[in-house]
Amino acid sequence: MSDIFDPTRPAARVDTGAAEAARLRQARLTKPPGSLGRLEDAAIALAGLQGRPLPTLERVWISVFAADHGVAAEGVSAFPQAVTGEMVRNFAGGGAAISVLARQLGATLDVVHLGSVNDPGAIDGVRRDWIAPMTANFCAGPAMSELQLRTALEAGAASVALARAAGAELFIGGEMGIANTTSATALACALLDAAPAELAGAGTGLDAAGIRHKIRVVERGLQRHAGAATAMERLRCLGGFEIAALSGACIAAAQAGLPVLVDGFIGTAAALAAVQANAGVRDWLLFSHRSREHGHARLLDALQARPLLDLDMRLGEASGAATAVPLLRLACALHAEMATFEQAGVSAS
Ligand SMILES: Cc1cc2ncn([C@H]3O[C@H](COP(=O)(O)O)[C@@H](O)[C@H]3O)c2cc1C
Ligand SMILES: O=C(O)c1cccnc1
Repeated sequence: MSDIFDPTRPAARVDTGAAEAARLRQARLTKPPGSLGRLEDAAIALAGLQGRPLPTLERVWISVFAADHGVAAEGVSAFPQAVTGEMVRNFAGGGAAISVLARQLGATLDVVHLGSVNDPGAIDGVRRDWIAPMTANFCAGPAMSELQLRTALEAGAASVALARAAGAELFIGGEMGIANTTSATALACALLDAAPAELAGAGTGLDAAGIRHKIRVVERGLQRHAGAATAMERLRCLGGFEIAALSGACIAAAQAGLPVLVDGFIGTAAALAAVQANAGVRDWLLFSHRSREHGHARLLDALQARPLLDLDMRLGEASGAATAVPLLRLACALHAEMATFEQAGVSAS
């Protein structure tokens, strides 16, 4: 594999032979065929992605990318921008939701700080991959320069390289960045050719007037960048460093043949940008949950994705994806450990 990250390089091929072997095994296990529903589908999908009939999920890697957004100056979040940098410290200190979930799963938590206005400086357990304190306000100009976009995409690819070196069997990407539901909404509108009123939601907790204001801000951004014609250009003009890192991670993981479990609204907007830029990436994406954020269902539809969970979560940080891991682990255990009709001496139909 080349060291230089090329987002256009095709994704790896899924091992259809391993998936077929897993499908045949499911049919022989001591249960009516199909009775474990989507747990069966999950095991079969993971077999194809991991290239072995008996997939496992012992080593799970979670990268959380943190960065601030210039569009926060428009007053589009219920929380102050300082929270982004404060949460970076909390991730490393073990007190954030994703810190708890990662510990419970025995997963690696890789915290990547790409830039924040309130800079906590060097922190143990945080990788600093500094781009700038924040993106530019997309109402005034492109959120990122070409170099910043490239650097952010590469930050995602670098996390995937670390995950692979650690022997990860599943990659999960998460994000932290005050105002990033506004950026993700703008990006999603551009990618889907949708109206902001269809996709904008409450984020951290805007009221109805706040959401109306957010819609107008997104409309201004879309007008400003109407000329952005490709997924990568839309990502550059409307996205964020952490969103681009998530897109880069999806692409790099797909190229390397590492399955990705996508999180919520922001993660799915990043994944859609990745798929529109490089169609084969879609094969490598599994979807964890349906976020409460208003526009998520529309993004999932566009990706023909049916997530495992619907728990009214709306946090981000990879929390929804982490919550789905135990289900996937159960799917793998059932698949590997259940007896076949033959082994158990149970009569088949
Ligand atoms: C304490 C705190 C922890 C968070 N962890 C994730 N988010 C989530 O909320 C933010 C997006 O919402 P909006 O666009 O409304 O600002 C992102 O940082 C996202 O990851 C958090 C938000 C807060 C306040
Ligand atoms: O679904 C998400 O990813 C989400 C929703 C609201 C706020 N932050 C993240």
